[in-house]
Amino acid sequence: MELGQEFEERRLKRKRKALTFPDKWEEKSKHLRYELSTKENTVKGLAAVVEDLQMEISALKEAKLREEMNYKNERDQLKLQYYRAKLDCSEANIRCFEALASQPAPVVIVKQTARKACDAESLKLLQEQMLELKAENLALKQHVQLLQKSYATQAEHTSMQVQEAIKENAVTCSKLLEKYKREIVKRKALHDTLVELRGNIRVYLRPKPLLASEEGDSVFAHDPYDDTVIAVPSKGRSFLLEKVFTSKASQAEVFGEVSALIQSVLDGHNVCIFAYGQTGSGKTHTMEGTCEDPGVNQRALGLLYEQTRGADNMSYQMEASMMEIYNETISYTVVMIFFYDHPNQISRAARENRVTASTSMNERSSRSHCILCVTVEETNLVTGTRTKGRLNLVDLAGSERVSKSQVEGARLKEAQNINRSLSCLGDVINALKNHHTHVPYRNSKLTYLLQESLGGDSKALMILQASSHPDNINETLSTLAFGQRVFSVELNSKNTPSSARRQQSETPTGQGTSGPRKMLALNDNGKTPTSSLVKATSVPSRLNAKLK
Ligand SMILES: Nc1ncnc2c1ncn2[C@@H]1O[C@H](COP(=O)(O)OP(=O)(O)OP(=O)(O)O)[C@@H](O)[C@H]1O
Repeated sequence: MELGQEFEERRLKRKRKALTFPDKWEEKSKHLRYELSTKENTVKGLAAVVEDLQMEISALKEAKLREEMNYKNERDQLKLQYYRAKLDCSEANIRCFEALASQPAPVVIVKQTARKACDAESLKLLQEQMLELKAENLALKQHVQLLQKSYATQAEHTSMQVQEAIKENAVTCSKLLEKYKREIVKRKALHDTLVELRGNIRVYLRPKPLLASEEGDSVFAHDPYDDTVIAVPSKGRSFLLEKVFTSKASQAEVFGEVSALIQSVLDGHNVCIFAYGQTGSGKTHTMEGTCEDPGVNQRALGLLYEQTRGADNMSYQMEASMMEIYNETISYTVVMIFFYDHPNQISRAARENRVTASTSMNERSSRSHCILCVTVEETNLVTGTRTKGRLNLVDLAGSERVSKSQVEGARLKEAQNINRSLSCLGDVINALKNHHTHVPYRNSKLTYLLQESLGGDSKALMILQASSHPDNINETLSTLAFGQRVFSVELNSKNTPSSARRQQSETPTGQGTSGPRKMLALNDNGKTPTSSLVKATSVPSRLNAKLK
């Protein structure tokens, strides 16, 4: 009895500890964010000081320019005075000479004496004026020199001050930047731990770039040092996700971030990758891509193909089925059993058969949810151990605001069905998040088909697709809000259906298989045959009955 109690207490303690971890990280993360914002304010303050100093310098420069102009004016006026005085003198001389010249001849002695007296007088006057002018000139020169000197020292002093301030600023900025980077690394580590603690659901964002024909600026602001946050500055919102791609991210770059998940299918995990977003936001581009630049589907099949080909002592059976949910019915299903020849045929077949239509938002809009499901069963030929994993690649139909896309008739019905099933997906996620005892998987075909990938120990990745165009800002925000909600879901909640995917039976080779796998036969050497068999069938009746 006591032992049982002790055991129970320990279990509760462990549980409590596990529950407080995310809170702690969340708390620390919040604290770090607060610290970062304080630092950012300091940087802003310093930038304002630099701006002030720059303004002071330009004011000083202006004052200096004004003084120089004044000095020039004064000098020019002095010159003018000097030349005027000189002119006056010479005019007086001329008048003197003229007066002397007009006197009669006999009085030569008188004339000469008067002229001499006049000459001596004006010369004396001139000399005096000259001396005065020279003194004035000298004083002015000295004054100007003094002014120049003081300006130079003042300018030198100010520029030194500015340089020092700039240097100090640069040091502070680089220190802050270093600290910021360190904090980002720490925050990322905390964030990763949080993701681990939260469960196996990841949310990435891939913004669609503005096309050449689109006008305006992108609504997104990326943090160059942190690829887990995205801001929509015009709405004052920012979102924390697991990974934010830039709109320039290539198909290969996107696949690089999801390939590890796909590989875990070979370890027996159930993996579900789905593209979610407004119509025309690039879901099909990400999942299917083009023949020249394929998306996740084709690259995933290629990766599985590469990984399973020629593995020693292992045999692989792969099954792929393609399901399309159109207007709440599974309108088209291809079941393919393929081995090693043409895995790419699958995505091509899917692309060619998908229901598409033209809406005002997208010329070739996919009006159905498309699910490519690949199961991989690995048999260890030495031990006979089997592992089975399933990969669901889901290209969701695009959500749209009916009022904005202006669809009517059959297109309106399609849009309503799409929006309803996406809202059911939201309800399921909400129920999982809030640990409801009932999770409404059966409310739509989509959630019903995906229920195993949204529960238990499966790994799910949602690639949010969002337009960068200002016209779509409301849809972009609701996509991000949806993603943020998904990000906080614990997939391994006790209320989700138990997973049956990680099947590690000790059944010997060839035994214990059922259903379509019975059609598969191993070669003598234990490898699967190399021919490819692509079969289009209707929905298996058992599945159809369940779905109805
Ligand atoms: N990352 C990208 N780079 C360049 N072009 C892109 C990108 N993403 C999407 N596009 C282009 O935008 C258009 C719409 O994309 P797409 O059809 O993939 O959208 P969607 O979300 O699947 O739409 P719907 O839900 O209506 O089917 C296509 O012409 C596509 O080539």
